[in-house]
Amino acid sequence: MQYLQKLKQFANSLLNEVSKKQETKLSKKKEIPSQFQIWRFYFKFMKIDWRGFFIVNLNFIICSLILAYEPFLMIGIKESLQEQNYSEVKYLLFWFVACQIIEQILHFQELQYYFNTSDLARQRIQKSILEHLFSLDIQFFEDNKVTYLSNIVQEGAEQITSEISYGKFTKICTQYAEIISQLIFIYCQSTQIFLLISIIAIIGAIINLAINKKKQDSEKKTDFQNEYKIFALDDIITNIHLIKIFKKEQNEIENLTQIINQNSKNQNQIEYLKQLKYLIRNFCFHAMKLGIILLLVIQGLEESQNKKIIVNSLADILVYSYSTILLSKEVSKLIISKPAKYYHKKYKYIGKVMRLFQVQPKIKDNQTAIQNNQPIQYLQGSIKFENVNFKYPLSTDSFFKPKKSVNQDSEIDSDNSDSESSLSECSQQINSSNSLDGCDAQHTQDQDKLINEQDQDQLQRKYVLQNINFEIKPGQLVAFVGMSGSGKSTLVKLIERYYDVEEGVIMLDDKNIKDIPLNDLRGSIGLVNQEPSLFDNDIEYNITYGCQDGKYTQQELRQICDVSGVSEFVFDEQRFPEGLKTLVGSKGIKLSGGQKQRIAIARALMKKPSILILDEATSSLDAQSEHLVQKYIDQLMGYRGITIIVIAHRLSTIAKSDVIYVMENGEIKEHGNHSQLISQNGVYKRLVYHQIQIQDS
Ligand SMILES: Nc1ncnc2c1ncn2[C@@H]1O[C@H](COP(=O)(O)OP(=O)(O)OP(=O)(O)O)[C@@H](O)[C@H]1O
Repeated sequence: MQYLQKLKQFANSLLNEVSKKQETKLSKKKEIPSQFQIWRFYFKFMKIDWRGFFIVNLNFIICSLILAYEPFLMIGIKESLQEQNYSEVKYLLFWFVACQIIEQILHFQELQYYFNTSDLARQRIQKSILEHLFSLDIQFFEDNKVTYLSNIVQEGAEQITSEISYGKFTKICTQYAEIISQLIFIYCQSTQIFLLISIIAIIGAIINLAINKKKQDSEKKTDFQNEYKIFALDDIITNIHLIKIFKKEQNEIENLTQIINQNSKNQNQIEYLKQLKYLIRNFCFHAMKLGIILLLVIQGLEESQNKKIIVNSLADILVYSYSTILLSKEVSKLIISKPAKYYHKKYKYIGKVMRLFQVQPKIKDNQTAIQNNQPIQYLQGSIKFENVNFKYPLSTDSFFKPKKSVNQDSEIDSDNSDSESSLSECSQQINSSNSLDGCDAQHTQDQDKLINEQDQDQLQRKYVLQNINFEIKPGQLVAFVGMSGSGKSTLVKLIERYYDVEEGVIMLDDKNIKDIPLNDLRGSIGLVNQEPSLFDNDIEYNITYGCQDGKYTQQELRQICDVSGVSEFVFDEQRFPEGLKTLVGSKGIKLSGGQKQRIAIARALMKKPSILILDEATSSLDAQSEHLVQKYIDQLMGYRGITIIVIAHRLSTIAKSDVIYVMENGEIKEHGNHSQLISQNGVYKRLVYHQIQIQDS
């Protein structure tokens, strides 16, 4: 019996293993879409310009018919000349000129359409990608690098546009038609020359195919390395202050140089293969030329009556044989471009765009919320947590995250996946002797192991919040305090629905937050966090960004600047001569931490929220400014009944709160007002005692 059970377990684990491996293989394939998949994707998500599509393709067909007909017109002219039939010559010449004119007009029209439609298509694709990207959850942006995503938007749109050129398919058909018509023409002249050209073209195409395969492998490696390069550069430039303060410039330059050098080895190989292809093409051409001349001489000697025709056609044959060789390149390209073999650079981003569209937001309006969706209605501001337990979900939609090494024994923690460690792992892999062959092969093995690991990880993950129960009434000032990492900011993220709880319920105005339209929910909450982010624009833009409808009066703006402490520095003509129009620089680099926080507070107030969350928002303010903000908060509470949640380490900030919740290891340990908590002689009192001790010392 036991033996049978063991056997069943073993069979199950084997089945799991196989299905997971299949999933991995499928997901790898998904990155390299076929032409058919690209078109299907385009039909599904983008709008096709049927008029442009029809005109471009019709032009191609007419042009290819003209091209196929031209050699026969030329033969006709030549024969009529020989027969001295001048009226026929005139007639044929008229058609020849007409063909040339029609061809030029159609080409011109096609070019015009190409520019207009490709530009429009690019804009449309970019807009669709952005719309989809903005609909995704915050977790997706926490798991993926900004540089990488902006690359997908830009490069993806560009590459899809070039791949979905309306005349692409007809163009390929035209090329085939050209090759076939030329071969027919040559065949009509001489079967032997036709055979010679065909054999050399086929051999050339096969060699070309082999070289292209090798070239694509190198390009694949280069793509892989380029991604590391983007990450490395991104990480280094973002942390430039850190690098300078630790005097690591030289180390970083060396690291980067190593990555770039590795890349140049592959680039050289690609260049070498390109040259080789060119050499082979040239060799084939010369071999054909030589072969044709030899055949002509031999045939000329053997068949004197055919000699004239063949010799007269020599120039045509040479011209067409050359273009046939050039076109054989296109044929080989087409053979190589089988869907499964696509991994050319231009397909890389298309695959990523398609994968991006497969990622769907998990946090969205449910059916009840959709029915409730009316123009934004502000909430009253009561908040209730009932038996909430929460752990962060594992990321599954990471696009290019250099994975955690499977050999690493360290405990699985979200902090481990940070960019610095990942980057160093990658550069270590790149620098290792196996280089990217090893990196690539290991990537596949790692993926299999990672799928198993991720399942385990999610089960083993610790709860960040446990058994959270509390109720905040509208207009209350409530504070959350506790040691670093106790889960205070996580709690705020849950109120904003950046993450959804799976155990327990969060109620706002007695409604489950999952039933409130996201627009209403987020539109009613003002958030100021520890690291305020500002747009690279002027101060006024940054403050009024919070304005829901974009409408505000200068008086209103001035009032908010006064109460948030912005007026204190922004209207100082010596330091800020341009006042509210002062540019703040990238991420507000031209402002002090305190100034940035005051702007962020003003921005949140401009939103006229029902719930204001200050997550360490006043940590960079001096005591006087903090007092000023506090005064405004008191005013605001009385005036609009706004609910305020404050998270602060500096306990003096929260002493006046109606209720203080004390958190430890993801649990609420105590609650009450300041004096109640002091009398409890528990965690809060210890925290206050520690702070007083630190201040005294
Ligand atoms: N996006 C995330 N993914 C996974 N884990 C996270 C994420 N954000 C935070 N954590 C983890 O959740 C725990 C609680 O973090 P949180 O930021 O809520 O603490 P906190 O009490 O606000 O700390 P602090 O006072 O230092 O800001 C920490 O262990 C942290 O590592």
